[in-house]
Amino acid sequence: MTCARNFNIFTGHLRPVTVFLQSERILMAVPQLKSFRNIGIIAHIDAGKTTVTERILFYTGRSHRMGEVHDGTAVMDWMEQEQERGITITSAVTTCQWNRHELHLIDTPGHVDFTIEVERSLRVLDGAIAVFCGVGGVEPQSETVWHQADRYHVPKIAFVNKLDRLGADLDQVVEQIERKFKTIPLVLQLPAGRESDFRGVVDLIGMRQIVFHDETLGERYEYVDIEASLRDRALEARDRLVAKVAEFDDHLMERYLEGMEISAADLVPAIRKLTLDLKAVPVLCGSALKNKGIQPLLDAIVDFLPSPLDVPPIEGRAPVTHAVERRSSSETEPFAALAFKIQMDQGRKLTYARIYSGRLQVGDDVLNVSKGTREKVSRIFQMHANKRDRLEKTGAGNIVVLMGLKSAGTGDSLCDPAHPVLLEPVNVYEPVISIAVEAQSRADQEKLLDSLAKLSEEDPTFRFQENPDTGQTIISGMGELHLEIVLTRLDRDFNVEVNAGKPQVVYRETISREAEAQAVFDREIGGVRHYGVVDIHLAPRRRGQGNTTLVKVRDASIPEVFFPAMEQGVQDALSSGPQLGYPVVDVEAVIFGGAFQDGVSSELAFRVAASMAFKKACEQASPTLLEPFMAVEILVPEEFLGEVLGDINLRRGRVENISIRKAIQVVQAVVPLSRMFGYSTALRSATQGRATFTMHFSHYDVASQG
Ligand SMILES: Nc1nc2c(ncn2[C@@H]2O[C@H](COP(=O)(O)OP(=O)(O)OP(=O)(O)O)[C@@H](O)[C@H]2O)c(=O)[nH]1
Repeated sequence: MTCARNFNIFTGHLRPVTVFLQSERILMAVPQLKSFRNIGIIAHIDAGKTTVTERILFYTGRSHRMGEVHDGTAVMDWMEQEQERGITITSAVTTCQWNRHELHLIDTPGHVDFTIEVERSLRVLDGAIAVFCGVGGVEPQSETVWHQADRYHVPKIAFVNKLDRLGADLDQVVEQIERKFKTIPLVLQLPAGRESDFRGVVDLIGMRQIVFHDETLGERYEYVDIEASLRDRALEARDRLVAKVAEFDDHLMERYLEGMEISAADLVPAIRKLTLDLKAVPVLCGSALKNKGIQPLLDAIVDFLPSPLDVPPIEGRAPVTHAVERRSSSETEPFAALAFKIQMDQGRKLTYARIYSGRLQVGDDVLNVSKGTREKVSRIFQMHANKRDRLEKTGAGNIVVLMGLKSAGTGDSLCDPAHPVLLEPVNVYEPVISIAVEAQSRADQEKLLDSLAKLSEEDPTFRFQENPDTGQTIISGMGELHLEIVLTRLDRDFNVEVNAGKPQVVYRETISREAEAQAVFDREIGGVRHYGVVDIHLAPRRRGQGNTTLVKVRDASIPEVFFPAMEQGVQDALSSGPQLGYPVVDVEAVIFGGAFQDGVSSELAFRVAASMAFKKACEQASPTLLEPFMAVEILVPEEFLGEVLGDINLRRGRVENISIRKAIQVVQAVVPLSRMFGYSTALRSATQGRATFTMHFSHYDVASQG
């Protein structure tokens, strides 16, 4: 075997460099915490996340056959509907080894209807690979997921994929990353050749070219001298890279200015630091479909993305004292984990959990702090898409699946019962679209409700509710595709046949002016008198600002012990508005007075009085209905532009921008969701199938007429 090895500068591990053969991999090394990488793959739909992940699984030896999205064999897209539709619906978790590092990878969906999957993955991940299409560049959903990652302070590597495609342009994507994300892209590679001539990449850190052997599906690759035609460009690009990195490192800057050699050993730790500090983003490139550029991406995950030891301790609150508690990634700390995903598997509940601290063994009791329940862990699994390996024990830094936790839900904190801590839950999005469904037979009605309950347990953005007036069941979700998938699952996974109505948008309610009201609750319940009076002032807040509730009772007319009950009363009222029972948003509520009587006032009385006062004030504050608006981006050839713009107008949309990307016009518009139902069919027929569009939720605004 002709395999030379060199030293991985950052990790201190040996790594093969000349020709890499699968048989050499060390798969069974016991992982140390510093060698863990909990990484998500995020992107716009169709950028190639699943294709990248499938290559990762193949090259790391996790799967022995390369799966493809287009023929429905991708390991990570294991759901039947994912394989049929060629899209990722649910995030899949898998584990693989690279260079003695253990990678826990989550492949997330790109479609906006499944944003919750991205949100909950980012909540528990330490780093992310953002995949971009070399032609489409930074598309709207790429921006959404990038900002989601920023919100959780997740360091990122950018991978510009599809460089084999006509019109692919690395420089353009890098420029967009810099402009749209206001970050510093550190270009670590140059493409060798472009479009159909794309041959491999030039590694600017090691100043060598990487050639991938097609006959081994890219599994074998070698480092060669940079070809003559690329040498000058590579020297210039490396100089730019070194200058950028040196700006943040005085020692490097000194050496750079003195014209001294800056080696890979100098650059790698400096780039790692900038990445972990969220100051810069390493950019790599390739073509996953053509099997080029994936192994250097794996090296970059190891070199530049954080281990659990590199991220700050997780913060939570002690349940009783509310004191801030910090848990660092160590097995010697008490056990703390976050349940970030629930999956029902043949009636059994699988709880996906990120373990932040401590150890866990099969048979251990854990406290679900969010639910106040104590349950025994009956099994622990390391996941590989929908397959799993049993573990006897696990610990800090790992992402595993637990069985036996019947009460666990998405976002619940799981802890050592002796050391409870409540971690920040997962952000959940409110559904924007709903449809009425009814079981085709009476006998199936109960089964329908039972199945919907299971589906909503798995997916917190899916809700259902029985309408007592019509007897129908209303299901709500994030978009047409989301609900379409739910209907198919009802039929296939749960054997319930339903009739479904037309999609309706989910409205919100708000107020347009200030108002005050007083409510008195004075009633005898079970022989006991309950008395409370609440004065409330409501004021509208700016759109999208959310609600605030404040108790500012002057002259101590109500004792402080009743404040939480009054706040709860306002929360109750906010969940169902006075107009049509939709949630109320963007309202400031201030409880400024009321009355109390010793001996007869109770929490119940104040809770109900606050709720009644809120509703009364709301009715006097010009209540208004809000509807969801979507940000729509349409890519359309010039000759169909007029038609597309006219149609947007008819849909009461507002065109915000028109720009040119290569030969295509890019229209950005804001359109009420209610007018976007069935848009893909309409656009296809109006443009002979030559236009495409994406949309994501933008904001709620006053409902348009007509
Ligand atoms: N030409 C070319 N096509 C690619 C490349 N990578 C992926 N594709 C194709 O692009 C399509 C989308 O790829 P996926 O891997 O499913 O993309 P994704 O980002 O996972 O998509 P979702 O999971 O549905 O969001 C598939 O048809 C792939 O075969 C590439 O490097 N070059």
